[in-house]
Amino acid sequence: MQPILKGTGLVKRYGKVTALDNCDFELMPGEILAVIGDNGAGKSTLIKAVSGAVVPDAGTVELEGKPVHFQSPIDARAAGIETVYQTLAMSPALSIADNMFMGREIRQQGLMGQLFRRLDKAEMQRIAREKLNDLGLMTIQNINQAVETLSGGQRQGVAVARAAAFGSKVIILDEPTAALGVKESRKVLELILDVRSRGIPIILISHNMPHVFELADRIHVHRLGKRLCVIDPKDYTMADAVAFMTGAKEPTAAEAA
Ligand SMILES: Nc1ncnc2c1ncn2[C@@H]1O[C@H](COP(=O)(O)OP(=O)(O)OP(=O)(O)O)[C@@H](O)[C@H]1O
Repeated sequence: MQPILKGTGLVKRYGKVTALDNCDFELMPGEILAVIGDNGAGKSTLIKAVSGAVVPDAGTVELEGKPVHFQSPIDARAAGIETVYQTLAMSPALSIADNMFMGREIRQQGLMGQLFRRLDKAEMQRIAREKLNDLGLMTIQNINQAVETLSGGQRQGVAVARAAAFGSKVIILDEPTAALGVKESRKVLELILDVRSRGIPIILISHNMPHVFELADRIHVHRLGKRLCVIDPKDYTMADAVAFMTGAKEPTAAEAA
């Protein structure tokens, strides 16, 4: 099977720091791939390199087997890759619907839209309601409600729903449950599984081992700027994963990436 998203020999340096050191990466169709690693291992830099937020100094990125050269996250979004960052890029004072369509507003048909750039609010609200409904997020009663009135979990839900609504090929989630309580985390985890059941592959960066082991089909272990190994959570314990991450344990030749 061909990876949907693939990075080969990725390098990214920040001055003297090598954040990505000849790193390989593969996301397979339909899977949840967790990316784990110690602080500063280069996980964020890796996902930024495959989603246009940083341009690698060397290496190649392929989407569905074709080379891509994203110069910005906008390029990656246009290609169907959506990223939800730890710091949610949302405007608290705007409504759920407005936030979902931020940067890709729908204009009215005809002259009003083309000439006066008038927004088609009704259509955006309809689609927002439909998307949230699809993902079982209709506990959010009023899509015209300002995002600042939502709980942390609901906000994260809207961010994931937005990614799922527009990320036709790949969704990247950076620590989606980091700031959430137990109940809210649970909802977001269910939402992630729901997105996968729609066939959209997900890259999940997380420090939360129970969440990683619950959700991931495969785990990419990142250490010192590169992929150390990829493990199947069914064959390893959380302690094994942490040992790989921290360097307490080295992969065998068969396990190594
Ligand atoms: N914009 C930047 N400028 C300078 N150095 C950077 C920049 N971004 C990342 N780095 C450095 O690159 C290395 C990898 O950072 P990165 O954020 O990718 O790690 P991470 O694995 O995501 O860490 P964490 O789990 O703490 O978020 C670190 O040493 C970091 O200080």
